[in-house]
Amino acid sequence: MSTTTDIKGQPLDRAFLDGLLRRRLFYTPSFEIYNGVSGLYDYGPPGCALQANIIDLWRKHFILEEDMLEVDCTVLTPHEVLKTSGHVDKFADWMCKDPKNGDILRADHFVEDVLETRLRGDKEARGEKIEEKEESDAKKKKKKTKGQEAIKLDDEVVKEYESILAQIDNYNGEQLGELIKKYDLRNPATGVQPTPPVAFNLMFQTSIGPSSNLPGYLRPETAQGQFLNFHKLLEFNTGQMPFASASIGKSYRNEISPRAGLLRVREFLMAEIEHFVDPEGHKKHHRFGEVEDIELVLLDRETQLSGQTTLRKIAIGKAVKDGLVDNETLGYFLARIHLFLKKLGIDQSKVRFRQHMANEMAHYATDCWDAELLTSTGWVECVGCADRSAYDLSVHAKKTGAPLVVRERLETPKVIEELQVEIEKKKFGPAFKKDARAIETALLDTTQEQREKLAKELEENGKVILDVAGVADGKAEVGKDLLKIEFRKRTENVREYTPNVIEPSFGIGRILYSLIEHVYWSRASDGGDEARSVLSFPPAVAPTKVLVVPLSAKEEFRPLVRQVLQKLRAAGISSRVDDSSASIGKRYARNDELGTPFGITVDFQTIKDGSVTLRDRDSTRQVRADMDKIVSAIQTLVSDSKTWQDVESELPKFETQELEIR
Ligand SMILES: Nc1ncnc2c1ncn2[C@@H]1O[C@H](COP(=O)(O)OP(=O)(O)OP(=O)(O)O)[C@@H](O)[C@H]1O
Repeated sequence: MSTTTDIKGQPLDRAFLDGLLRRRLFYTPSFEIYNGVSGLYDYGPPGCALQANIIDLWRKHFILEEDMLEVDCTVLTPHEVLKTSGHVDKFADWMCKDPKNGDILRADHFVEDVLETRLRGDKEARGEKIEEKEESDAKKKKKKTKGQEAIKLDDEVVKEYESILAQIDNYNGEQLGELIKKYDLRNPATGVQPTPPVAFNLMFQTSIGPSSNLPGYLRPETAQGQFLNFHKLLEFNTGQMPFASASIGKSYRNEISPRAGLLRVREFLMAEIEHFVDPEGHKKHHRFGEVEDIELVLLDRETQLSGQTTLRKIAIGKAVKDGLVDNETLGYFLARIHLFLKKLGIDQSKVRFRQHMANEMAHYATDCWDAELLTSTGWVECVGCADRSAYDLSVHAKKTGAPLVVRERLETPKVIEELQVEIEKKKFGPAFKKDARAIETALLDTTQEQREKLAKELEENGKVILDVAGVADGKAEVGKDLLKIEFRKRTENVREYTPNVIEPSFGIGRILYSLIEHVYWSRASDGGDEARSVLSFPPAVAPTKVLVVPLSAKEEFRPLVRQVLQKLRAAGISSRVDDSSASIGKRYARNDELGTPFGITVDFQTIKDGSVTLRDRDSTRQVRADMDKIVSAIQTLVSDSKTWQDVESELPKFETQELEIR
């Protein structure tokens, strides 16, 4: 008989939850006895098991379901690769410095924090209710800006602030600097305005090998390894398109100000998919029909730019049809991400897909939607889903000459009439000597549009002048005697194209932490005892599936406990024994905190007839049956083929007088 009450819907006490997670060793700051390093965490046994189960589900949901090609590429990446991909020049956040105390601030977070503090002060001054989240944020970050507590703002200013906050990710460094000046934003710690933002590259630099002449980086994403192996993967896939590769591995980012525990760290596990698709034919997806009716909660670019955060629920089929989501493949993956998060136990009322604004998009992306999860720190991007177009494959192919393309034999050869460049080879070399190669390449690299202009120039002036990198003055003059640009016909038997890439990219640590917040609640006893925490992970995801508790420490219980454990092991179900002297209620409560969904009790009845009880974590209800029946019931619960209600209707209920909480 349960004597407990659920206390759900209470505001989450983040500090308390964080304490619990550290105490129960889900995760702990790395190098803590050396005072730790911010942004680095170690996972303990329940954290590792939870992470492994999330990854296992991810593998089944994506890699197995979609026949993806998994690769495991190196973390160490040579400079040249990341220079070509654009990361060396562009993978940066905006950073500013407090000239008084040397505080380093991430510019967008700084602007956001100060404006939010002012808005809160305004609400206080107007006597409006402060959201619990806002209040706990304020306490946590001690964000009261000097001299700005509870000051009423003009209505117009409130609107401006709200509009800035709605599109905070859209500002570049210069614009953030302007906002800091315009609104006189000051570091709450010193009351001083920070310096203008400068770009800070987030990659950890290193050198590979003893001679230090091969500079490199710890990869900031797993994607590049997948792109560089594209051609081999295409061959492995017998040339068939479309296909996807996938990779699970650590990535590293030297975050300016790591914060919020696992949500912004410097080393984290990523699971990334690169889906290679033919850009012709609107990036259709052959399984789109299976997901088109799935409704997603969307926050599109236009809404954010208008300063709003209104969400709308819309079927993905309609979102693609209306052009809100660019193409079927992108839409397909948004729906699959949604289904994955649902399976994981993410609270469906706390998920939204937010479209990136133009400035916010990574240098390689043409459209991007983030799956964001609502946590006690606000909405957090947990999965990015970007259309990277042909960017990465094109730049690597151009740099290395590797054929990162698809060649498809055409059933009917195509006759193409186009402007072709013909060079008078015999004269061209002697005329330009060492520059000949560069000038020829520049001419051959021209598009049809450029050739049209050049042909006209050649006709009118008897020569063309074109930009060529690396030659004197950066310009070359080529006369009519050396060059012809004319319409010619050619027959194409093979179509060659660079695939576009749709990339869903999952941060496993962020998902893991958000999930914990979503499944966390507490249970109070009727006697008014201290509330007990529960983590209601779905059985498939829970770190340990079963707690085995012998009711007594008597010798005769031991073989029975061993028998239960052996049966659970044989069924592939993870379990732990708690044979401590604590009351049975306490032992269950300790494991509710770890999210263990089921408990088996070996009691005096077991000695008589071999039956055991099975307890459900969330309802605390119990059934009783022989060991084999209980173990197979657990199997069906863990594989999600049955619910607790099904099990209760099939097996005899067990009413216990034992108090759950004592
Ligand atoms: N510092 C980090 N700590 C933990 N997870 C991260 C971090 N940076 C990125 N991720 C995870 O990797 C995923 C893909 O990375 P992506 O480059 O899209 O992130 P991002 O846009 O740089 O994130 P943010 O804007 O929050 O810095 C994110 O959705 C997130 O789950």
